[in-house]
Amino acid sequence: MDVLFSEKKFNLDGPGGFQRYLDRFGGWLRTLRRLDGTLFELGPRGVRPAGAVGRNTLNMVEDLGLSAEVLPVSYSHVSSKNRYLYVNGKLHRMPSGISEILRTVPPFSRPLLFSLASEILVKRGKEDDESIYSFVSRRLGKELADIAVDSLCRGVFAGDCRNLSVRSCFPPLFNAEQKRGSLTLGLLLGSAGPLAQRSMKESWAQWSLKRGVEALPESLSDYLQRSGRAQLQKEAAVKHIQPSASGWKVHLEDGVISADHIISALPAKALSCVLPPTCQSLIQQLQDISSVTVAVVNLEYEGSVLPVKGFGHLVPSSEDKGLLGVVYDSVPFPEHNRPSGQTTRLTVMMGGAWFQEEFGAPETVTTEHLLARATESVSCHLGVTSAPGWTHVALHKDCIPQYRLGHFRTVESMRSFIKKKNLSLSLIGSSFDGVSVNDVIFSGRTAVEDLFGGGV
Ligand SMILES: Cc1cc2nc3c(=O)[nH]c(=O)nc-3n(C[C@H](O)[C@H](O)[C@H](O)COP(=O)(O)OP(=O)(O)OC[C@H]3O[C@@H](n4cnc5c(N)ncnc54)[C@H](O)[C@@H]3O)c2cc1C
Ligand SMILES: C=Cc1c2[nH]c(c1C)Cc1[nH]c(c(CCC(=O)O)c1C)Cc1[nH]c(c(C)c1CCC(=O)O)Cc1[nH]c(c(C)c1C=C)C2
Repeated sequence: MDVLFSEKKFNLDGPGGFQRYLDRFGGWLRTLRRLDGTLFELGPRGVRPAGAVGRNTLNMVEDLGLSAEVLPVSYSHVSSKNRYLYVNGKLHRMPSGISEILRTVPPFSRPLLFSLASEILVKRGKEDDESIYSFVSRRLGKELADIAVDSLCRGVFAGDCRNLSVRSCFPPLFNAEQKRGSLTLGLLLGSAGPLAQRSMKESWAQWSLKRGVEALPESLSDYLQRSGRAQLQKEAAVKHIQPSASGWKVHLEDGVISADHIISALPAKALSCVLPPTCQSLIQQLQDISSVTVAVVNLEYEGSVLPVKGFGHLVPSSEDKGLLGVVYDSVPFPEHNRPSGQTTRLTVMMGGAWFQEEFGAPETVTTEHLLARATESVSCHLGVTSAPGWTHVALHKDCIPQYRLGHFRTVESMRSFIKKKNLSLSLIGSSFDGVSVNDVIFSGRTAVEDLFGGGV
């Protein structure tokens, strides 16, 4: 067994577990590269090319000279067509396509078309925000909310749809109801460079890179270093920041940096710990943005062990609270498999909003326990009887922020505090305007454009 940390119990330090990873750039984008050429993703494993935010990332990939490194997965690929739900002890393919929404497809008790047709008659909600669960059960029925939407929120936010905000987690859904189908401006904007155009022409559903997703922050930092226009500091935890006549003094463990403006990509809690006491109301609001912990277990099996082909399967909380889902990594990205011989790579994700309830405090959970739970689930859900030949267990403390009801108001209020107090501070990163890789890259670009104007 290969474990990320040598201790049996995880020893987590600091918000976001950041101290452990300060020797590298990339945050949760982390690829484990084994000497024999096999790759395992510990964080995101695929990026979506769609929309303005997706095109923006592809433009950056192209600017970094990574176009030839891209591993695209098209919509016609089996991993895009097949996603599964594990319900009542069985795998069910999620319905897609016209014929499947016309029929009753288990685990659902009536054709999805019924839900979609009756949705048209549902009146617009009156609240300025609503939980995802309430929104979907009101418009599409309780069954869809309990099974499909519960699972979807676990597979994106590792969160509970009963507590997550529809307005902040799925803005297009909320806006569609408010504006009767009008597309948000952001989805229409965003120019497409040659790589983004290729992604549209070839109908990519997601992409990765030959050297894994972490090749993106690696190339970005190499590019910035080579350009000579940026100074990058690794192993330099920000301890606190203080307003100064010209902007800020940023205090590190072993030095101080002067800054006229700070674009902070720190997780909300980490930022709240370094702000000066004069920002008390901002500190309080940052602390209100909670995050969940996810255990990520990578498994490698000899041979082709999967009974089905697809992206993976999700497990609704009614089936198993602690087990969020299993990604069948070998299917979308066989290029990352061991070059010699047939193997199957899987990733089991556990915990999220249910971590404490199911596993106890992250500090006390053992790698053995997480590994046993993951391998038992693979054997029970997928009928894999052999033991994995290689395993890796990682505990990502506070890795996915939870946009709870009213999140939009908190973010608005933080930005208006910053404006009112004339603070030269921009808030970017996953705590505020979207958790996907595309969202956080786009939020950085938007902040820079706000400072220097468009065309950056
Ligand atoms: C298991 C998992 C799977 C995911 N899968 C996908 C996916 O398939 N597709 C997708 O689009 N997204 C996915 N995501 C989401 C996405 O990866 C993250 O939301 C995104 O990477 C967050 O980026 P960030 O830069 O905002 O934050 P982070 O990655 O958290 O980066 C914050 C950085 O700040 C540093 N830091 C913290 N405090 C300090 C301090 N005081 N001083 C200096 N540095 C500090 C940290 O060390 C870290 O490097 C996944 C996330 C996880 C955890
Ligand atoms: C089981 C847990 C998780 C899996 N992935 C994530 C978690 C918490 C994290 C994650 N997955 C996606 C995103 C980005 C969303 C975006 O806007 O691009 C994040 C933060 C992508 C994603 N994964 C699934 C869906 C439906 C999406 C949304 C975008 C898309 O349609 O591609 C489903 C899914 N995730 C996991 C599994 C096992 C699974 C389904 C079979 C793992």
